Amino acid sequence: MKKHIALVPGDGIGPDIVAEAVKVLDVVGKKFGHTFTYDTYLAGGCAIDATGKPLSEETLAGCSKSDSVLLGAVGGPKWDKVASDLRPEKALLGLRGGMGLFCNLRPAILYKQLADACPLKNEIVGEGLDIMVVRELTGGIYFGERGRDGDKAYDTMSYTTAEIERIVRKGFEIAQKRKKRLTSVDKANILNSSQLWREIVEHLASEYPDVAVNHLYVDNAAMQLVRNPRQFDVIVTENMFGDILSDEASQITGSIGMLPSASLRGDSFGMYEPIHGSAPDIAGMDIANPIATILSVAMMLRYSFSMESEAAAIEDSVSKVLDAGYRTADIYTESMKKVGTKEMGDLIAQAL
Ligand SMILES: NC(=O)c1ccc[n+]([C@@H]2O[C@H](COP(=O)([O-])OP(=O)(O)OC[C@H]3O[C@@H](n4cnc5c(N)ncnc54)[C@H](O)[C@@H]3O)[C@@H](O)[C@H]2O)c1
Ligand SMILES: CC(C)[C@H](C(=O)O)[C@@H](O)C(=O)O
Ligand SMILES: [Mg+2]
Repeated sequence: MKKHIALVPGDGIGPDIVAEAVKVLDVVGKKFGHTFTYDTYLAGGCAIDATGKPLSEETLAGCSKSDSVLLGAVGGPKWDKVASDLRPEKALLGLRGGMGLFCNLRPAILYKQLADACPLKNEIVGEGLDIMVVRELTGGIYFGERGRDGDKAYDTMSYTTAEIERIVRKGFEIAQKRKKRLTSVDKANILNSSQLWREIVEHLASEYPDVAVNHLYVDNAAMQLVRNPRQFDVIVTENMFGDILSDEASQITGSIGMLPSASLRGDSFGMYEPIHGSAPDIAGMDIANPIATILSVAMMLRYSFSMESEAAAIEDSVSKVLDAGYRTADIYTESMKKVGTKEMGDLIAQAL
C-alpha cells in the first residue's frame, strides 16, 4: 500500500520525537511492503517565526490532502507573550477544527513492565490497566465565544445536541468493543452544557443496552482516577475535562511520555500525536521519551490505514524493548538501562 503522511513536528521536543516515529514507520513499511511518503509542514511557534502566523493555509491544505497527519507538539516560552489569537497552540485548534476532527481517543495503558514507574501502589492499579478516554475535540470552551474587555476576560463553553450526540455515540460504540462500561464525565451540578450532555447520554443509553453507563462529576472523576482507576473502561467527556483527565491518566501509565492519541472524524482520515506538549524544559537534550509518538503511529496504522498487524508489530516491539530493561529518564527505575530519545527509537525500530 502507498500512503502519504503529513508531518508537523512543531516545537521543543516535537521534531526529535517525530524523527523517531518516522524511523519506526520506515522500518514497518519495508517489513510489510508498504511505501510511506512524507511532506513536512510548519505549525506552532516555528511557523510564527517563519511566517508570522501559527498556522498557514499551506499547512492546513497540505494536511487535509494527505492520508493522515503525524504531529509532534507546539508551543514554548519563547511565544508566551504573543497575542492570544496568534499563540502557537492556536495551530492545533486550527488543525483540529479545520479538519473536523471531533473525536479524540487517548488510551491510557499501563505496560506491566512499567508497574514500578506508576506512582500508585501496585494493589490499587492492579495488572493490565487499560482506560480509553474519548475526548470531544472541536467544541466547548476551546472554541466558544471569548474576549477581553479592560479588566474583564471571558471564555464560554457551549455545545449543541448534535455535537454531543456524535461523540457520545463514539463512546458507546468503543465501549461495546471493550468491557462494555462507559463513564460519562460532566459538571451537570452547575453547567448548562453538562446538563444537556447528561440528558443526551441518558437518552442514547437505551440504544446501547449492552453497555453499563454511569455519570461522574469531573472533580469526583479526577479523584476516582487515583483512588480506584480499575473502575474505568471508557470515559467520554467534553473537550477541556478530557484534556485534564487524560494528563492525569497518563501518569498512571508511568509517564505522560507514554500516551498516544488519535483525532478522528468518522472516515479513515486522522491526525495522530502524543498527548504531551513540547516539554521546553528538556528540549534538545535527547532525553524525551519518544514512545507516545511511536504508539501514535501504531494508532495511525490501525485507524487510518487498517493495518492491524503492522500496528500490533509496533506495540510488540515497544513491549520487547521495555522487557529488555531499556528506559528513558521519565520512566527510569532502579537497575534499568537508561537510554536517550534516539537510542529508544533505534531499539524499537530494531525490535520490529
Ligand atoms: N499537543 C501539543 O502540542 C501540546 C500539548 C500540551 C502542551 N503543549 C504546549 O507545550 C508547552 C509546554 O507545556 P507543559 O510544560 O505544560 O506540558 P508538557 O507536556 O510539554 O510537559 C509537562 C512535563 O512533562 C514532561 N514531558 C512531556 N513530554 C515528555 C516526554 N515525551 N518525555 C519525557 N518527559 C516529558 C516535560 O518535561 C514537563 O516536565 C506549552 O507551550 C503548552 O501549551 C502542547
Ligand atoms: C496545547 C493545547 C491546546 C492542547 C489541548 O488542550 O488540547 C494540549 O494540552 C493537548 O492535550 O493536546
Ligand atoms: Mg493537554
